[in-house]
Amino acid sequence: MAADSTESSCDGLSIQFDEVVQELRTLFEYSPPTLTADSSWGTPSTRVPFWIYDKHLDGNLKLLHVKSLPTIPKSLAACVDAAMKSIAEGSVELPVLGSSYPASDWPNYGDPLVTNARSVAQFYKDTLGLSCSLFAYMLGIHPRSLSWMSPLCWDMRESTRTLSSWVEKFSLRLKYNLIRKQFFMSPELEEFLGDKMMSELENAATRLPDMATWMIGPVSSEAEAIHRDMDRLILENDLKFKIPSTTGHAPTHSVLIAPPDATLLWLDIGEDDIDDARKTLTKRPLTKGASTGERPRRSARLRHAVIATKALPEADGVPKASPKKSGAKRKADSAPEATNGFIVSPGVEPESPSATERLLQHAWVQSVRKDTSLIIFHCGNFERIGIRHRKTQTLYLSDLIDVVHDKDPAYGKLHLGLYIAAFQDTLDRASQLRDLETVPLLRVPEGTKVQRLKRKAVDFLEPSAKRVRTEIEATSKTETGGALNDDAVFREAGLRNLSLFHFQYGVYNSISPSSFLRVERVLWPSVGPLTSARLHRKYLPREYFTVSIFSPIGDGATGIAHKAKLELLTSANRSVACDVVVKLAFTKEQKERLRHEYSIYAHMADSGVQGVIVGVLGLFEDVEGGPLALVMTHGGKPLEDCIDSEWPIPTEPTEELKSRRAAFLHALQKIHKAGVCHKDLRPPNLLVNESGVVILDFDLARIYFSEDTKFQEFDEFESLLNEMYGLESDSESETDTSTSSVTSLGSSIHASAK
Ligand SMILES: Nc1ncnc2c1ncn2[C@@H]1O[C@H](COP(=O)(O)OP(=O)(O)OP(=O)(O)O)[C@@H](O)[C@H]1O
Repeated sequence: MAADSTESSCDGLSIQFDEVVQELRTLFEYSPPTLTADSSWGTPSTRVPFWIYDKHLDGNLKLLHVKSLPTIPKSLAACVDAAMKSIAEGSVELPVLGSSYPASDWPNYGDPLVTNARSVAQFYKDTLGLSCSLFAYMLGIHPRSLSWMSPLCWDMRESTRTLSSWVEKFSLRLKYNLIRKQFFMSPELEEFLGDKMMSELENAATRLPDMATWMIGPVSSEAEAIHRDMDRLILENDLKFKIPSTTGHAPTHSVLIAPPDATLLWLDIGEDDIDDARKTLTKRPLTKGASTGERPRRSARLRHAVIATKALPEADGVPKASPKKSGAKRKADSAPEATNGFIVSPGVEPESPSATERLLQHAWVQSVRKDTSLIIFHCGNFERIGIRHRKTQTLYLSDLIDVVHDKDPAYGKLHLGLYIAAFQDTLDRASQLRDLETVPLLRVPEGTKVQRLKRKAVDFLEPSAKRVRTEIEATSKTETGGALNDDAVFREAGLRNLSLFHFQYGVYNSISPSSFLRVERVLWPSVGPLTSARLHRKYLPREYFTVSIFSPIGDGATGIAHKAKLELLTSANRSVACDVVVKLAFTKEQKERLRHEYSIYAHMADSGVQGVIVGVLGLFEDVEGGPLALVMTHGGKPLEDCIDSEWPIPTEPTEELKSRRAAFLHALQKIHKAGVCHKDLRPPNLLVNESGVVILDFDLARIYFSEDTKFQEFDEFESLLNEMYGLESDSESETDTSTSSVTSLGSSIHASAK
């Protein structure tokens, strides 16, 4: 920001405290130092995040256009000017600065020698993240606070494994604990904000916890090149949102509707030509109502939101025809029988998208998942700020921002404006989402907060296709209850080498399925032939099965486990289905772990271990170079959950408790007999189902081991079970009649295991 404009912003204020004015100037003019990569840490990884999920967004939500909007920095800085103006006009006196004032020493704060994306993020957090969270609230939202405090923070919610060289878990958020449903702020601030504002904030914190999407990369020439290359995508105006290249599959229908864009004027872009948008932006009061808290009337907001969901354009910009007249109808009508009754071609991807395209697509999908309007691409010394316009499925991008050298506005003022805008945008949309829930037709189903399921996919099928589908479901039920149970479905699927994965949860609704080719044989109910599969050009309906992937049920060192449903068309032309779990491994290390886990399952299958481990349908590989997938039976629910629901455990162990505990010890005994030591027996890996118990997760297991290791594992497992059931340990239980029977059961198994 130019110095004279700082003067004009501050001089009009009736602030008696020079100190405040000085700090504001310092912030407005702040430019961070140049960050340098610390070469003693070696070259940072350049892996851009792009996962299979990024290809499976619902068609109504995917990115269609990338356009330039060079006015973004000025528009954001104008949010600050508007806030200052409003303070001046309201004769607001900002409070005296406290001694712990976060901005007072930040120009010299932070180490500009950085190692990776995480340390770039840390530098930002320690400097601007801290200051802007405070100033944005005080200047843009609540200047009448009696002291400097803020309900906002810029931080990482949970420390998670990063599979790429970019970090994406940092964001601007309200200080709110989603699990405990509690704010972390001083009672003084809560009291000052009052019940109405607190309820608005809680609504925003629960519906839209992330106020913007940050993609932070390392200080490296590759990351800088990606930032620069975004200009090429804008110029070419030919973004191809990457979806799996499988063809010939059943048509899928977009079932999700885009949530509302902000009704605040500064984000109201996208429908007009970009030039019009620019003119509009410069003409409009950018933060009208922002600092006053004014918003359009509820009826206007609803009208806006409902209109935003209608007639969303298709990729070619042509509004979608109603399902009745669409090509989808014709395809559904000509379908031979079931939705999986198509001759499909896996179609290996001809060329992989560039790193820039992958990063943009990934960031867009993250932004859709979190439902944020602002996307910030940052790599220490360079940045781009993007605005996601939901209605036109367009990403508007700023020019390349030179973090250190740009002065109009300087980085400090730019980010202060960004925080004010992100906060106002979030509050506005959270309130629209709440209002929308009161409109009966658009009511959000339980469990889908942001992504709004309009109708089930099946409702979009034409009557004839719907009828076929209903008949299939009826047949499926009869077959499952009669001739074709889960074992039979598995046996049939075990003979097929191609699997089509459709992602169907949250914002995901595959436009086309990912093709997965079998790389390892089925291990249950029978052990399949060893020959490895070759990829064919075409597959008949009886040569593949489909898997609908639902939300994740576990996330660990090997990958992400999803609940899923396997469906296939039998040779008798009947569609049958069963529940499965699919574990996806993404990185090289994860794939190695999964292959190892499979080899342990294969060893146990060859040794006749059954019933106490999950059935494995095989290992499959994404033909486009994506993840490796272990498809297995659903083992049941974690023992921990069962114990939680049974708590408090009766002092006298019930028969059921005794037999379940014994069943686990028997299970381990069987596994040991097959020569396998599990090496990771923890509560989440112990499952309970209707027919017994299951031990899971063999990625750390070993086949050859000493007898001592085996005994030690058995003893430790027994102690773990005792602990979980709140039973006494071995030594103590000898004097405890209530637990001795349970312990002796375990000991006798132990003895026989020996
Ligand atoms: N076949 C299955 N049936 C039911 N639940 C499953 C199944 N596979 C995985 N899960 C659930 O997913 C979680 C994670 O799976 P798993 O432990 O196999 O992954 P991992 O990446 O090896 O995890 P970790 O790092 O903890 O070892 C499990 O704790 C379990 O709750």
